[in-house]
Amino acid sequence: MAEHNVCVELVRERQKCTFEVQELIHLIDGGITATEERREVENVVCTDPRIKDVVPEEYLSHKERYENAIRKNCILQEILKKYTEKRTWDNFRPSNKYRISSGVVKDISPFMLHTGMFIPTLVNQSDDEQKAKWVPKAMSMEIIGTYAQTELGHGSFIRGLETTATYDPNTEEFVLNTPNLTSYKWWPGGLAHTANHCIVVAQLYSKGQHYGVHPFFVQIRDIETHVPLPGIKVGEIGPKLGFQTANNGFLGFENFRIPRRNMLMKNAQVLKDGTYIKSKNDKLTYGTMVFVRVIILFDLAFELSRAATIAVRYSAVRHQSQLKANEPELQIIDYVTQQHKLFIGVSTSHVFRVVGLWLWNTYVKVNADIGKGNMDQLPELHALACCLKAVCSRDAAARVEEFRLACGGHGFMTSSNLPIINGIVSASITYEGEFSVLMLQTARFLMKAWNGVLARKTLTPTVSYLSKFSNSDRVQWANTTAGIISGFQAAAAGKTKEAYAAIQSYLKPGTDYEDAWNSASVQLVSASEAHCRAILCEISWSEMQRLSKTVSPNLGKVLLELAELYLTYWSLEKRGDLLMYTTISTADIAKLQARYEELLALIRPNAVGIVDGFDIRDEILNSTLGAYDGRVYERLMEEAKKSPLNAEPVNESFHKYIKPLMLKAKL
Ligand SMILES: CCCCCCCCCCCCCCCCCCCC(=O)SCCNC(=O)CCNC(=O)[C@H](O)C(C)(C)COP(=O)(O)OP(=O)(O)OC[C@H]1O[C@@H](n2cnc3c(N)ncnc32)[C@H](O)[C@@H]1OP(=O)(O)O
Ligand SMILES: Cc1cc2nc3c(=O)[nH]c(=O)nc-3n(C[C@H](O)[C@H](O)[C@H](O)COP(=O)(O)OP(=O)(O)OC[C@H]3O[C@@H](n4cnc5c(N)ncnc54)[C@H](O)[C@@H]3O)c2cc1C
Repeated sequence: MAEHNVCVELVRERQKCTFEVQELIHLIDGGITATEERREVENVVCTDPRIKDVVPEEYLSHKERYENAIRKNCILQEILKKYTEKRTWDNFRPSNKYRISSGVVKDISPFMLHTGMFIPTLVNQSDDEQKAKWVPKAMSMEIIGTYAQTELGHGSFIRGLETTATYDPNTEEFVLNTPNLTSYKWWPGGLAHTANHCIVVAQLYSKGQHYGVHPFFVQIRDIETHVPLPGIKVGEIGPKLGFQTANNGFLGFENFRIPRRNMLMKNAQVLKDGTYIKSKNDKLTYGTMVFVRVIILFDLAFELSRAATIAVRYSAVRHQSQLKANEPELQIIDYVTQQHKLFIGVSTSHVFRVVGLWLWNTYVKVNADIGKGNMDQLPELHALACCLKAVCSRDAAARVEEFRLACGGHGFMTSSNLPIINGIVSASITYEGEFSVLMLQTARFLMKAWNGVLARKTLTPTVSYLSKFSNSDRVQWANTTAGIISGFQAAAAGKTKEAYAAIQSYLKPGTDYEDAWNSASVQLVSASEAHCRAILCEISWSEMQRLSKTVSPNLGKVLLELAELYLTYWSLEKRGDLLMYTTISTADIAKLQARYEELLALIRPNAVGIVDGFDIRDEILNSTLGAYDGRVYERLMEEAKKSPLNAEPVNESFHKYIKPLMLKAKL
């Protein structure tokens, strides 16, 4: 990137950096070629004049904003298609495609559900014949789809969905119906005015029998005219906290008929005469959700890297207050409280990326086994995906909010982009499985694992530590990274044991297990969180250690500092748990605190270099505060001038309302 016009603070910060930023960029991308390909396509997209907005999107009306998002995303699809035809893009990862979408619209693409859930469901839940028919059309965007599962009355409890698909053997069709107001599909992204097809999750009935929820491939609009088909009631659900351009919709069916072969039949089937063939495992219907929970970690890592880049660069540019009399005002990044706000968010982005890759590899392996008929590891994968999605989304939202606060008043400006990123990340705590609901799924797995501990069974890998820490009351503490990881495992084992005991204590004669479960559920969520933190610490440390050995010593040192900061930060945050479940002393905690402050100081000179290592183009960052050149104040003023209110010196409301009010006051 050109160094001219860069503010003096950022020039100095970049000179201070002790490692090669390019090396970090390649590490994050997965190699030099991957970086080159990502940059090439980002360059083509971001410099296309059709992508640039004259009026920033936040000034547009709700309707205009959607139309603009569609226009620009269609250009993006066109460019990507042209490029993928021209080249093989071996290293062009799906995550890079997703990154580029932020350079096209600031908020969410109305096509996100097409790529993120419609295509994955077709790929994973259709039989071969169905796949051959639908997937190429969906990939080329000949048809546009979404994933319609949630209803007005039910989101978490999928078994409670009310939309019905009743098989009619006379015509070999399913008849879809929305029996009540609460059975309307509600929320699917792109459903309102973008998609012409969707996956509908509905209760299957055949030969008078109920077979539970199944996915169906449903055309909802005419391909030529886009008019909703007869029997389809579809529309938009209205403005939200964020996701303004996601085009979330509602959908109702009135005796809407689809062919029998539109039920996705990889797992379960309905034969021509209405005979139902059961799936090997009915939870395979939930497969797309597992996939998305896994890839959400990459999304969170990316959004955190954007927010981190904005807040760290801004903190290097911004000067405020004097630490010592008669000395210049400090760069706010030199206040240690500011470093405390910033650096954990930077390190968390790296942690989520490496743990995300580990989870992705686990997913690929388990999915391959499922393909061969072996479901043994599905419960463990489900438990992992649930708690990691839940905890990481909540942590990411907390970190983005902290980044926003770290930018003071300017962080509150939409033009900083932190409020939009905040909305995007906050939504992920709820969608694809609400936080507590997912944490309780992991808790189910932990309770079963504890039964295994009591029965002296061999546990699956991610919970094997439970056996190790099941007997000792307080585990021996050591002020090392290995000691911290053991400490987190001891806390998770202790909390799992207590939640298990709490259920038993609530199980008085006459009490159902489910009621005892509900009474103990605060402790169950706490056990799930502790288990998840143990995993985040163990995997991130081992992965960052491994990666540090593949790069130059200078970069390796920085990676280990970031990883150790993460472990130390969370040890201090969870000191209460460590005091309960390990022999940690107040002196040990003081040492951890001192090491934490040492790590902040070690990371400080490299802070700008580390966020430069995320290599996020200004167009993808979309921020007045975070641009590469650091021209914060100029950009804030330039953006303010774009306000339509500044187009005229006196707004007509003065003559209409304010002046009459003033005149009345005179009387
Ligand atoms: C390298 C690749 C890089 C790619 C990077 C690309 C980056 C791009 C990022 C793009 C991001 C994409 C974003 C997409 C945007 C998504 C937008 C949002 C979309 C949605 O929200 S769709 C709707 C989602 N809805 C939910 O998630 C609902 C949540 N509810 C449930 O999942 C279930 O109902 C629940 C809560 C699990 C309960 O189900 P239920 O049937 O009641 O089950 P039980 O509680 O009775 O449990 C029974 C038994 O089954 C087990 N179980 C449950 N679920 C599963 C599962 N999914 N898999 C396996 N097993 C499961 C459960 O544990 C129980 O087991 P037991 O043995 O204990 O009996
Ligand atoms: C931005 C956004 C995009 C979305 N996109 C889509 C989409 O494309 N397609 C789609 O199908 N859906 C989509 N959704 C819907 C989303 O998946 C659901 O909102 C989510 O699964 C939560 O369900 P719910 O809204 O019914 O919440 P509820 O389940 O009603 O949750 C409300 C409260 O009840 C609690 N609760 C519920 N059940 C339990 C329980 N068993 N134990 C303890 N507490 C419980 C929850 O913890 C929460 O505090 C989207 C949602 C959002 C916000």
